[in-house]
Amino acid sequence: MLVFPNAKLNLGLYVTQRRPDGFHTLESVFVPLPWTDAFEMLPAVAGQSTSLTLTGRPIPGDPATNLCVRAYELLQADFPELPPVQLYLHKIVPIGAGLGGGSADAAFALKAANELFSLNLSTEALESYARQLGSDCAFFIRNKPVLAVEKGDVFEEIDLNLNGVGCVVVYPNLHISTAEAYARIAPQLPQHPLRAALAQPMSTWRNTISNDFETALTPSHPVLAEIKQQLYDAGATYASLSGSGSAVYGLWESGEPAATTWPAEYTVWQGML
Ligand SMILES: C[C@@](CO)(OP(=O)(O)O)[C@H](O)COP(=O)(O)OP(=O)(O)OC[C@H]1O[C@@H](n2ccc(N)nc2=O)[C@H](O)[C@@H]1O
Ligand SMILES: Nc1ncnc2c1ncn2[C@@H]1O[C@H](COP(=O)(O)OP(=O)(O)O)[C@@H](O)[C@H]1O
Repeated sequence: MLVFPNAKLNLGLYVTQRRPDGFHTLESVFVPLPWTDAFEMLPAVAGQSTSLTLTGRPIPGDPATNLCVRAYELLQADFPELPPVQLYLHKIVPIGAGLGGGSADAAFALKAANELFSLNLSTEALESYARQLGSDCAFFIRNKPVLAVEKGDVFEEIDLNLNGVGCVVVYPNLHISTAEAYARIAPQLPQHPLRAALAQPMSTWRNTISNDFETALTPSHPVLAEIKQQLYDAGATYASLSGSGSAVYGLWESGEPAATTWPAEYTVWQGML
């Protein structure tokens, strides 16, 4: 089974409290971004154990702990009849970018195993497995725009139509660790609650919707502010850091981005949401 795990964007991100377990509560709208990896799951040849073949962008860390392997092993713990599998991951989405690429691979591995081996797991059951793999991971099970609360793993419906919105995502080849980014934040409640701010025209978002990580990370990484300014100079209606960075995106409610030259070491994605 071949699937295409997509990235996500955070539209607004407020870190509201530090929890006793060291994690944080947040308020953010998660939106699917059609920038994808390619992931394949096949039953292994008889006598072979589970394997992962990686191509594309190098992924730091031991392949045995790759999130798509961990996702399959999590299911195997509850369904011992699941056979060894051959996994192939062609990595395209930048890593440590605030785009949730690893979480997407894990969630799509859960969904692929559910279909390939007819486990008949409900959406809720898949979300529950996903939560054990990462705070962002459960979002990719339903994979539609939601208001995320708690650890970013509990979702409320939101009426948000981004059809026809143009998007440019710029990754400045800078890996930011999510844990380190959280450590720089002083949690507080947002000035403008996100649901109400998003209900206003996109042209107002620049003044009402922000990302706490952007405020916390920009002093040590001024390149984030430079990219954001370039996106506004190219006519973006709204621009922001995604998640804990380092990818910065611009949205165009109508019209096209003005031609912009980015440094050769950057990775840039452009398309419609
Ligand atoms: C910041 C966000 C916003 O969408 O996205 P990314 O920038 O990673 O894409 C997420 O909260 C990232 O979720 P995810 O990347 O799944 O994080 P996890 O693997 O669960 O946790 C990594 C580390 O981040 C911190 N963490 C994560 C989530 C959370 N609600 N509070 C935290 O404090 C913890 O230090 C944890 O050890
Ligand atoms: N399939 C995977 N794709 C990307 N990263 C992975 C994967 N499996 C494990 N990881 C680990 O997860 C970390 C963060 O991954 P990622 O989801 O891309 O971060 P972010 O959400 O901040 O963009 C990386 O440092 C990497 O070592």
